[in-house]
Amino acid sequence: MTSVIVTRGLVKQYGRVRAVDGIDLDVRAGDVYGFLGANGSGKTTTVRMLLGLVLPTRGEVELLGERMPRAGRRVLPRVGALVEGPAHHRHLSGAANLALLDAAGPGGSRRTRRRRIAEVLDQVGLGGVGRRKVGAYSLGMRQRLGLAGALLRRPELLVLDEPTNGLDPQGIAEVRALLLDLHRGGTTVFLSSHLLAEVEQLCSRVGVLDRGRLVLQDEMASLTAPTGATVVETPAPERVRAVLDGRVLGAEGGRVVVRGTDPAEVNALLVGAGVPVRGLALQRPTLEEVVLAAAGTSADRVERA
Ligand SMILES: Nc1ncnc2c1ncn2[C@@H]1O[C@H](COP(=O)(O)OP(=O)(O)OP(=O)(O)O)[C@@H](O)[C@H]1O
Repeated sequence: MTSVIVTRGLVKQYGRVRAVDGIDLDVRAGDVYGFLGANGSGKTTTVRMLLGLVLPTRGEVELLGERMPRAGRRVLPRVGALVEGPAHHRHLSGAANLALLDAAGPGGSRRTRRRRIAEVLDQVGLGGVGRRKVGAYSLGMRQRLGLAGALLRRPELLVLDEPTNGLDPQGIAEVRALLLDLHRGGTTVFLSSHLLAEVEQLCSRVGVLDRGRLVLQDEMASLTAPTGATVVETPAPERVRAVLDGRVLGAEGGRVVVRGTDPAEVNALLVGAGVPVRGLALQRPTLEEVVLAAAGTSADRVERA
């Protein structure tokens, strides 16, 4: 699998504050990578270093196989970026802002500009208001305009810092659908977030940042892989214990956790003994449990919703 973002021992020191403390990121082609961390854990600083907007104190960044910031002119036209609080000209329309942005950077062909602008405005749901002045946009609309700017060059990699900040639940759902759509079309997505649920719903790979350190990095499917136990839902937990003596790992209310990875086998034993069973499922840890285990109590500052 090709790596599209690699960092080695990346450090950023601001005076006494070590904002980023030796992280080794590995983002692969085709990932939707969730970079999860509480506010102040160093996400924005990392994203800025990836894009060459801030120089690392130590360590290396490779973007699409090339060293940053050295290869920025070659690499950045292939990368769409949205970094905290995108700046816009308030007295110009959304479309005019995108035209300026496209003209300012390398690689945006003038011939296709109008068409690309109309396309990305539609993609982010601003098709109807592209001619309105940005000063009249809500925070959510400005965030979408930032996202439209990131999409202008049809990038193969998107680097997004908190892309759903300022959006209402419907806007969040729309951005999520858009990102999944782009991903299906072949775009690799790297997004930072302080929201567990957002990362859980969207991402195939997760990195967890805790006070500047990368405490976890793995595929979502491995992190939430079955634990080797089966959860039985039953109105008669005591009878489950009686039948499966020795295999019961724990019980809480009507949920009994039983050793074994074959729910059908557990079901047959219980039903055979006349124990009522309402539900059976392989036990999997939630992302929240995994993050708490990796980051300890400081993960309490990662928000659930
Ligand atoms: N330019 C700077 N000068 C001094 N300290 C900074 C600077 N930028 C960031 N920091 C500090 O580095 C740490 C990490 O900040 P950063 O903005 O990267 O975190 P974050 O995870 O993106 O948080 P948030 O989601 O709140 O933006 C914080 O302690 C912050 O105060």
